[in-house]
Amino acid sequence: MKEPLLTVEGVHKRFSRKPGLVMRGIDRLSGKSSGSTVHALSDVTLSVAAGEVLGLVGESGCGKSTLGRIISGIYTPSDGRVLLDGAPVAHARGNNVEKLTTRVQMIHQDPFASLNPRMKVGETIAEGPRVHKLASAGDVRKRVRDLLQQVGLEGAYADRLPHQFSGGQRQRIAIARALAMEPDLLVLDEAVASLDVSIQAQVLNLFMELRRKLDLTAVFISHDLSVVRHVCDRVAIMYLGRIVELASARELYEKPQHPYTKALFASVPTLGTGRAAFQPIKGEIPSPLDPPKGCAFHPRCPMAGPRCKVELPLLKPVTGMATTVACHLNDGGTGIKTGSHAA
Ligand SMILES: Nc1ncnc2c1ncn2[C@@H]1O[C@H](COP(=O)(O)OP(=O)(O)OP(=O)(O)O)[C@@H](O)[C@H]1O
Repeated sequence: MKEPLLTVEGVHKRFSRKPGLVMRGIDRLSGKSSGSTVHALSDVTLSVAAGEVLGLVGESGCGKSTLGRIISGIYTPSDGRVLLDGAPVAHARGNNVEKLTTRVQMIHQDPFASLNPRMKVGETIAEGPRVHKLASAGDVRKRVRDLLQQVGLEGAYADRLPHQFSGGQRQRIAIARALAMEPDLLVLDEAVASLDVSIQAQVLNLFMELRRKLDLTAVFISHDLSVVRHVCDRVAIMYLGRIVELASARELYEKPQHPYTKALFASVPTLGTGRAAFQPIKGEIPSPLDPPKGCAFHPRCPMAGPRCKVELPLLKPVTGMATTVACHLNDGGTGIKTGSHAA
């Protein structure tokens, strides 16, 4: 395996909850006792090799976007570190984003919100290289036209405003803007989630084509396992701020290991495939203000045993596979054994 381009080591992210909503540990909304710290990410470790696309998948609120923003330098981790080619990524401090890394570019879900409505798309694409002095004015103009063509749009569209484009075209413009910075790493955060299914397929095909041509490295965030399948080499499944399974796309889709991953697959509608009917995952995602002890998935897990309630499972390799999984079923069973260090 190639040297990692991106290394995320033991990253935690905690947010303080707005004081008005919590009073002496009592949640005013639910009336339940809770902490005032949101544990958005806990001990996340992963790496991405140059030329690889890693998927981050999980239900809403599991920490995907927070991790994407930490990798992009937008958020600072509470603990742990993020390295690009072995060097720490510069993180924004307060409003000072000038030092923000340009080596990582993020593409967001809503291209309309992320494009300045009053700026011609050519200027939008040119802005980054101009501000960061990556090219001369003449070179930038030519590059804008080349980039528009690379994402399947006419060079002449550079003089149009964002509202003159469809959702899919706007996402192509967002991709061109990110590529204009010649980034080492792209972070795509639900980049096709707001598009119609047929347009999603076109944008995904474009991404695959650009990936091949430009040898792109990317972190691809999605809640949708069917989208990730065709795009990613490896996939990290996240639950309540932790990675619970990390596998090659092939192993994950052929032999998912974690009960949560299996539940995610079962919750995907499978029209016409002959697979069992779709079953939504039972129960609510627990609050990140007060995560359950032991395995955070145990309150919803059909396989949970006493050990799962008290002992946090760590990511460990599955025998005979490249997959790692954080589940006691992979590591001696879910019952508490005499001599176990669980307490
Ligand atoms: N700035 C913030 N302040 C406080 N809490 C936050 C902040 N950003 C995220 N969170 C919380 O951190 C947790 C993880 O959020 P995040 O947006 O990373 O999840 P996600 O998996 O990307 O979800 P979604 O798919 O809905 O965007 C959530 O409980 C969220 O409410």
